[in-house]
Amino acid sequence: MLIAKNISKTFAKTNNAVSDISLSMKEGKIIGLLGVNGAGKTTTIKMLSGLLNPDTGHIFIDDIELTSQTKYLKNKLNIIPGGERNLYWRLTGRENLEYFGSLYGLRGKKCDDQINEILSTVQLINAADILVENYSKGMKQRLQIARGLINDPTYIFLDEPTLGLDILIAKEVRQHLKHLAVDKQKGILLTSHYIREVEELCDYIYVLDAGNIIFEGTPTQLNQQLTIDSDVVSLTVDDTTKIVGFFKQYVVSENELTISVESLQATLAHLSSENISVLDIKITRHTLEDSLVTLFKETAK
Ligand SMILES: Nc1ncnc2c1ncn2[C@@H]1O[C@H](COP(=O)(O)OP(=O)(O)OP(=O)(O)O)[C@@H](O)[C@H]1O
Repeated sequence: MLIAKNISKTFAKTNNAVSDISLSMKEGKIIGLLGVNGAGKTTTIKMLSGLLNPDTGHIFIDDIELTSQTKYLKNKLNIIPGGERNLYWRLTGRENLEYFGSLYGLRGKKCDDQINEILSTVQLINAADILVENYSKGMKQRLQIARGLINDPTYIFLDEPTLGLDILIAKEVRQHLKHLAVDKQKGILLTSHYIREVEELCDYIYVLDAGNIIFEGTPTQLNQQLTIDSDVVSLTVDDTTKIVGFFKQYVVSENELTISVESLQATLAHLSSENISVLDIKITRHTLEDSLVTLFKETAK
């Protein structure tokens, strides 16, 4: 388990980029770190992955303090940047991994075996000996993931893993991340501005605002905690004239009746008793995005 306790970071000329936050990561789970631009997500990732020392607070991995920077800890962590940065385009995928492996002291047969296994995990084994400049965007992002796996880390940090990728490639990358958590038991922390991605992948989320955690919990808990309207049902009926008066509290327009989902059963019973036919039913569910917007608005008050 990775545990950060009361960590803070202040840069010269900025207020606290990260202010006394605590969070944890578990093997096999995907954690989402959300927040608007400048909320402190990247700074947090850099501290958790050992790239930046916190000004205050402590980070422990299996009860060992991260600042001790032992080889054991170095091999427990890796960070995967989004986009195409830090790959060598004039080398093949395999040569890239050999280079990054050498930075962790990997060489010889052990290195070859590890690289073959990782290339199979990210489904690049058949493209291993092609120059990276000839890779598609999705292949480059999968090579980034492979690079992040080279030291067989237990905890992986991803900053915007699907930024700029088309929907098919983004889906492919998400499937790889899920596979790494579920099948390979990696602990993953990702930042993303794509709320649907967070909803699909994350077991638990932390929401940052101006360096503070303003919410932590599951995506479902975020939806439940906020006092936003419940899901909404729109009923298309054959005759609204008979129902005006009965449903003052609901919105009626044209032949459409909009009600909250809790009142669906009572409403259908009433419509049936009035011999009003329901022609169509549409349910609009509140999304995590709605909840986050509400959360940011409430915090700004
Ligand atoms: N190296 C630095 N020097 C000075 N200020 C910095 C540095 N890195 C980050 N900051 C500041 O710290 C705050 C948090 O930045 P950070 O990059 O962590 O936010 P973020 O949530 O990742 O934002 P984004 O979504 O835009 O990437 C911002 O005010 C930023 O300007």
